[in-house]
Amino acid sequence: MTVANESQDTLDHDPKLGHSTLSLASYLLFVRRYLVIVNPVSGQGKGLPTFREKVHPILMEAGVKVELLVTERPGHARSMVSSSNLSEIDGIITVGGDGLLYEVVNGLRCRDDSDRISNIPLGIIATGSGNGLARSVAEYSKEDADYLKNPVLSTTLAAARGKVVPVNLMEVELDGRKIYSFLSVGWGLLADIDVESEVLRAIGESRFTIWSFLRLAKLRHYKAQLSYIPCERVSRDELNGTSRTSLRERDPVFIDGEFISVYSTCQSYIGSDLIFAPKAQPGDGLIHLTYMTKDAGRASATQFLLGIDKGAHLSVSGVSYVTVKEFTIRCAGGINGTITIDGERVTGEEIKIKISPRPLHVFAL
Ligand SMILES: Nc1ncnc2c1ncn2[C@@H]1O[C@H](COP(=O)(O)OP(=O)(O)OP(=O)(O)O)[C@@H](O)[C@H]1O
Repeated sequence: MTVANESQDTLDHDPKLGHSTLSLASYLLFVRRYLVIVNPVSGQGKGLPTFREKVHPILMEAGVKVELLVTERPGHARSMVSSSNLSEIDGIITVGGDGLLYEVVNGLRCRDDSDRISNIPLGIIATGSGNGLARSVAEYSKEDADYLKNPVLSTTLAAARGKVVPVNLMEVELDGRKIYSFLSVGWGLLADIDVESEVLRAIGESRFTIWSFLRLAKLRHYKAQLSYIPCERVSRDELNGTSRTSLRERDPVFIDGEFISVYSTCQSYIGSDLIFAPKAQPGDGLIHLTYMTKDAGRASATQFLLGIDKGAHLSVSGVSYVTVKEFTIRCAGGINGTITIDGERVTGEEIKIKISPRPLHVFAL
């Protein structure tokens, strides 16, 4: 692996050991090694200085040895993670946004030894423009307020501390290909806006607002079959004072129709400020699916878009919201309109999404 070794002797500073009198042998037993992958162009392009000035000093204090990879191009992180020897690595930290983590997750899951290696703890130092998973994880661990004050510090402390939570992951089958998604799978209105507004990237976040108005003015409908298996978490009994829950499936639903939007997530936040599924819980095994058919009309589509930043979109009339175990979108000859998986554009005739039986393990405070 062509990574720079940023390790440093931290014996005198290791808070886990508390003092510097332990033998080197016992110190080595405790030391953790993290592969840190920095996307230097994420967000405002400050990933590398942020890592060096704010992240690395805290990791060193915590006794973490760092192997550093600074990406040089799209796909670099994925190819390194899918082919490198990770047997000495105790965690992988991304310094960037959801796009960088998407590469790492898919790189890990396509390895021959993925059964063993994909349990490796993942950390996200939020320096991207899209940080949906970092924000969701902060919310799951009730660290929202600290995260909002200082996302880099909050996510770095989580990685340094080393405690992990299981986090939902979706397995997507797209015309026989397998892709992993930890955030969202969308088709139609929202996905169109996300991808098409790229041409206005230079103007920042307001590109979404401008493109939303354009798309609402010329509302499109796309034909397809949507099928899903509704599923909900129900409480079972009280055992030893611990309340237990289990998943209850219902009969499958099939809709052959024209859709304005189908959008799903398995986290609470799909972007730094976009709360799409307020009830999502870490590792709850549920996909939060929304859809609007043609009958919903422009007024509902507008309310839907306006409501997302407050989580009010789910109760808009004409918007169907259901928690599911899996769902499929199918259209012979190819699904029209944009499909996105964690913001990445894909095309195909059939896309099937289900919760992976193997969740991610993400550092959380
Ligand atoms: N060195 C690089 N140069 C150009 N692109 C890169 C580089 N490293 C990674 N990428 C790509 O940059 C994309 C965005 O990365 P990331 O999610 O870290 O940042 P972001 O600012 O949140 O992203 P976005 O531009 O999607 O808002 C990813 O798809 C990744 O493949």
